[in-house]
Amino acid sequence: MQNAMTGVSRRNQDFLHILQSYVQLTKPRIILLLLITTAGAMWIAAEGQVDPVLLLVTLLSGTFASGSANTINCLYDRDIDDVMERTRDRPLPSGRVSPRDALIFAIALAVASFTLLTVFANLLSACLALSGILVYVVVYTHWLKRHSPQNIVIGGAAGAIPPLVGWAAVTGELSWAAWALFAIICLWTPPHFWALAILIRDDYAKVGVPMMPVVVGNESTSRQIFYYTLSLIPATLLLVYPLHVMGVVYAAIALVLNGIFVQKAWNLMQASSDLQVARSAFKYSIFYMMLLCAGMGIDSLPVTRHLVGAIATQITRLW
Ligand code: HEM
Ligand SMILES: CC(C)=CCC/C(C)=C/CC/C(C)=C/COP(=O)(O)OP(=O)(O)O
Repeated sequence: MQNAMTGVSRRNQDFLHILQSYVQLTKPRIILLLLITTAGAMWIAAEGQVDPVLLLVTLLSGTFASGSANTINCLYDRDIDDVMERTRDRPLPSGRVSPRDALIFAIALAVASFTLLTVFANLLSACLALSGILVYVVVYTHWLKRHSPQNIVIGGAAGAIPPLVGWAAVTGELSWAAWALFAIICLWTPPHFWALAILIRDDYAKVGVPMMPVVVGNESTSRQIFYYTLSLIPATLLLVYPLHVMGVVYAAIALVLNGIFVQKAWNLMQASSDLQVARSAFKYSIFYMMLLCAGMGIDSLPVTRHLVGAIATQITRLW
């Protein structure tokens, strides 16, 4: 009896460990922020009134598509992941999942994502999610990552596709506002990633991956980070003017977030080899994107629009 129970609980534990390894392959924490950008786009596209079922299905499909892309990236990069300190414990280099099983898992996730979006949203959103997987795997991981210091500038476009998926799922098309969101994430990616790349430069150098700080050094990288961060100010405000899809609440949130980001990038430019400063800029980049998307959601809520309208009317009367 005792043995039988121990056997069952050991089998449960083994199952949980296997499950954990598959979840780890998908890089879940990164997926969370990708989903936040998708939800932000859906909120704007639906003017604050998203169909909850569509939201749920799109986020689930986005999880599957990003999980598939990340799993293929882990599969492709398992040789260098085995050498780098940060990635050595991933399921493939550590042998907890076989390459064959990882490939089957990635294909299953891609098929599930494409099917769900086609059935519950539309073909455009399904094709966009599929193109996200392809751009990340083919353009970033295969063509650019090991060959060009501009790898994340061009390949980073993959990470900017999730808001396009969200927008297309709601409206069935892509408007200028959707492309503005795409541009914001493309411009955000270099400060996000290069701040981290300064921190883990030696790891990338060890495996010959030409990330910007490895090729041109910390000083030049931090200067580029600063310019990309500055460019986020006009890019984020495009949604307010001339696109008129966001209002004053978002504008205020965006201005504050951009101000802090520029300050962090400036600090890094003044002390480009200070790892504490680089870590702070990297962590803030994540916080920045989360709050910017939250700002989009809050601004597009009908109650916010109503309140802002009422306050504007009062101010006009007082004048
Ligand atoms: C080509 C573009 C990008 C590159 C090369 C990149 C690279 C990285 C790397 C190497 C890490 C550390 C991961 C780890 O330690 O395992 C990271 C962390 C992170 N990235 Fe990116 N990233 C990119 C784009 C994005 C995008 C578009 C998002 C979401 C909108 C994102 C969200 C995150 C988040 C949330 C983390 C922190 C994960 C954690 O807490 O461990 N990244 N990124
Ligand atoms: C719509 C859709 C499915 C889009 C795909 C978006 C996607 C999965 C973006 C991921 C970006 C990312 C984490 C890059 C890091 O790769 P890396 O190889 O440089 O990181 P590593 O060194 O940690 O492996």
